[in-house]
Amino acid sequence: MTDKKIGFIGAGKMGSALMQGIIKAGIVKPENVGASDVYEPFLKELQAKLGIRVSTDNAVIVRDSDILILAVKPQTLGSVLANMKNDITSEKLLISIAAGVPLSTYEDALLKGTRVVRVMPNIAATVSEAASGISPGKNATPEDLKAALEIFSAVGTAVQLPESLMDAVTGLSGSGPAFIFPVIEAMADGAVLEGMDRKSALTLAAQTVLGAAKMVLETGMHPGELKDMVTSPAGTTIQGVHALEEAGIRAAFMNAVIRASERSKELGKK
Ligand SMILES: NC(=O)C1=CN([C@@H]2O[C@H](COP(=O)(O)OP(=O)(O)OC[C@H]3O[C@@H](n4cnc5c(N)ncnc54)[C@H](O)[C@@H]3O)[C@@H](O)[C@H]2O)C=CC1
Ligand SMILES: O=C(O)[C@@H]1CCC=N1
Repeated sequence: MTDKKIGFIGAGKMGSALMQGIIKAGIVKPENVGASDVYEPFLKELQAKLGIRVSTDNAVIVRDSDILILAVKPQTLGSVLANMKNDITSEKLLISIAAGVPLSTYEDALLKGTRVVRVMPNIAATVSEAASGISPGKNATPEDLKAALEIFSAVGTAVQLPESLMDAVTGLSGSGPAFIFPVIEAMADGAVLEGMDRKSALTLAAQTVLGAAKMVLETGMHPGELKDMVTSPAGTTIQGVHALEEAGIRAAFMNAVIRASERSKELGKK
C-alpha cells in the first residue's frame, strides 16, 4: 500500500479525518497523499499540517493518484463525477464514502469498467476508531477490496457487507456517533445537577461509554448479560434502568437508526 498514491476529492470533515488517520497509521507516506477541494483554506491548512500535495482542481489530484477517495456531499456528487469521468481510467480505484449513493450510480456515470468500492466510515476515524462497512462494485478486483479494507482498518474497524446493507450501516455506525454524543452530554448533565464539576462529569461519562463498548467487543457477552452484571437487586442501577425504560430508550434508539437508514435510501434515489 505504501507505494500507492491516494487522492482525496473533498477535504472536509471526513476527507481530512481519513487522510490524517492513514498517514498516522503509516500505510501511506504524506508525499503520496493528495487532496482537492473547492475551499482553498482547508487545503492550505492540511498541506502545512501534513505535508500532502493539494490542488483546487480535482483533475490534478485524480490524474496523479492510484486510489481516489471521494469525500464530497451526495448532493454535489453528480457534477463532480461528470467532471472527473474521463480521468478515472481503468488503472485507478475509486472509493466513495457518500451516504446513500449506490455503486450503480458511479458505474453508470463513469467510464465502462471503472473499479468502484463503496464505504461508509464514521467520524471516529479522527481518533483511529472508525467503524466502516465496505461493499465492492462489480468491476472491483479482490486487490481493490483488500486495499479498501487496509485503508479503513488503519483508521478503526472495517467489515465487508453486501451493498443492500449499506443504508443500515449509514444509519447505525455512520450516523451513530451523533446519537451517542448527546448521551454522553446528558449523562454528564445529570452528574452536574448532582453537584459534580463539568470536566470531571464529561470525563467519567465518556470513559463509561468507552468501557461499556469495550466490554461488548472484548468479552463477546450479550449486552443484556453485561447489564445484569451491573444491576444489583434493589440497588442503584435498576432505578436508572427503569427510568430509561419509562422514557422508551430502546424504541428511541431503534427509531434513530431506522430514520437515518431511510434518509440514506432517499439520498441514493436519482
Ligand atoms: N461527516 C460524517 O460523519 C460522515 C460523512 N460521510 C460522507 O462523507 C462525505 C463528506 O462529508 P463531510 O466530510 O461531513 O462533509 P464536508 O462538507 O465537511 O466536506 C465536503 C467537502 O467537499 C468540498 N467540496 C464541495 N464541492 C466540491 C467539488 N466540486 N470538488 C471538490 N470538493 C468539493 C467542500 O468544500 C468540503 O470541504 C459525504 O458524502 C457524507 O455522506 C460518511 C461518513 C460519516
Ligand atoms: O449525516 C450524514 O448525512 C453523514 C452520513 C453519515 C454521517 N454523516
